[in-house]
Amino acid sequence: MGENQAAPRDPGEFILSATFTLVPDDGSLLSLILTRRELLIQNLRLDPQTNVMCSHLLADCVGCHSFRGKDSKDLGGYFTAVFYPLKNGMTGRDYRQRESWTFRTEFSQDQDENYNLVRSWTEKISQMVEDQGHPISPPRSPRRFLVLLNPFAGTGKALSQFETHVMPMLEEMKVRYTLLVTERRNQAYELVRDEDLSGWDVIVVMSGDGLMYEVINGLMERQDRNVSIKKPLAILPGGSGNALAASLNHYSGQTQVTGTKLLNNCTFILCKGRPSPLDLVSLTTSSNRRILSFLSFSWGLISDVDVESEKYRFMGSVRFSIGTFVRLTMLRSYGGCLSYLPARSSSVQQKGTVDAHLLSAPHNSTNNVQNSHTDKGEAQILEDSLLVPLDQPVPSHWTTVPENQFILILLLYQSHLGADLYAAPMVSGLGEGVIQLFYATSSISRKSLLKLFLAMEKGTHLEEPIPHFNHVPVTAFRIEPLEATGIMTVDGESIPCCSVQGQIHRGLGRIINIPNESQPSRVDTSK
Ligand SMILES: Nc1ncnc2c1ncn2[C@@H]1O[C@H](COP(=O)(O)OP(=O)(O)OP(=O)(O)O)[C@@H](O)[C@H]1O
Repeated sequence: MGENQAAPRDPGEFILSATFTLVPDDGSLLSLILTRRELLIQNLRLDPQTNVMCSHLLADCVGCHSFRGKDSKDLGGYFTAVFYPLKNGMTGRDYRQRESWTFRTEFSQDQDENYNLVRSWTEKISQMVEDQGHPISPPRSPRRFLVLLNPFAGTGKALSQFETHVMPMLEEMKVRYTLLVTERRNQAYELVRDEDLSGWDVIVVMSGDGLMYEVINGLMERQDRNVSIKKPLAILPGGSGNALAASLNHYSGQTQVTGTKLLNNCTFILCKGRPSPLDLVSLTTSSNRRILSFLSFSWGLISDVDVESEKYRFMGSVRFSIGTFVRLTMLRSYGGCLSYLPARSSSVQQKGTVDAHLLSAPHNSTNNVQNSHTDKGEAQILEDSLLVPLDQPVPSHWTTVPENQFILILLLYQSHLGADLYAAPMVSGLGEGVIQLFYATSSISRKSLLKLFLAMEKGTHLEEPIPHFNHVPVTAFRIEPLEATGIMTVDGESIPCCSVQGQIHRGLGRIINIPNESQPSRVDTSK
């Protein structure tokens, strides 16, 4: 019981106190004290000198319930409380681990009295837990999740991990959910585009970043896109990259972890978090496609690695390291023109909380691109106020990079590019309204690139300048390849190489998040 020792409390803080035994019975007699913030447990049978009081934070509690003994001769009243506190793993990194406590009382010879006592405990604990958390919907109203799961994502274990790691927490939280296991590419895209989503409070994606890309772009294809794009989303890592999941884990103040540890942390965020503004980048291509992106756009080395390492998918996130080493031995450079709007220049436009983006059609600005070629005409359009059409030169206050041979161009709007790729340490939370542009020109050496990728795991790659590697915060960009060579990726999904431009839309979407209390929080003012 021993690691989270509590300092003595003022009895004035006590809401409930009573003695219980532990289930299964190990001979201990426990004093339980409930305060507004914690459940305190002390074993009264141990030496009071060495016998410390343990604190269990109610913010870490995902559920509790009371029950009677299985057999009618058992007069005891029972209750179970489940916590997911942060604990130190073998690697020295903290992650959330399940702790379930069951207590029994038989203070009376009347079974009902014993049961009523434990019921009053679970009711009070539940109330205090609600006060600690960030409920998605009004307190105590049932939450309904639609879970979209790609069984082939990553190493192919998403479904079994959902059953072992996610389902127990959802059930403890009494969340109602429907699990839809995708059978093919684009199924999730079509579902969110076409179906009535009003029965769901949150759309949960358990996969890599590719399935979230489908969901966001499906929402943007709907007639009611101005409402549907605000549908709260959530991510559970089931893929090999899991960049969005790793970023949210980071924003909530947790240490960088991968695999099922990251899954536990993200399930906790799903259960206890609240909808927060998610920046989306609207991309327009010369082939007249309009795409919404929540994570990254890339051309050159990083997208080559992403796509070429698909064949090592069974290895999980190691595939990116292997792919990087392979590509470093056969470096390619790509010719093109890179222009951008530095973040400073558009800070006036970016001030405030959440930008208004969706205007009612018709609107006569040349920068308004109809959301898609399948658009039914009367719905809303997403205005890209920072962009001019791709067939016109970029505005004169933009910057154009003098070099035109690149090894990599990366635009990233979250902190992580993969579960162990902390590529943008300057991003500390959601909704900052900035795109982080990184580019390496063809003069960069292999040694510098290797150093760059090795340092990226810890996010230390920007601590010292790397020749020919640049970082600029921007709000809009344009890439015009000299020839259509190489792979371009949006959120890790490949698109044909062509001219592309994009701009950030601050807080256009929403995602479930637990803001790090040490960071200034951004209030989601949108409905
Ligand atoms: N049942 C399915 N069968 C085949 N492809 C699917 C299925 N469900 C989804 N997809 C597609 O598979 C692609 C890869 O999915 P996703 O990116 O989520 O996983 P991943 O590639 O393993 O993860 P990561 O992007 O983190 O590396 C996506 O384009 C998605 O649309």
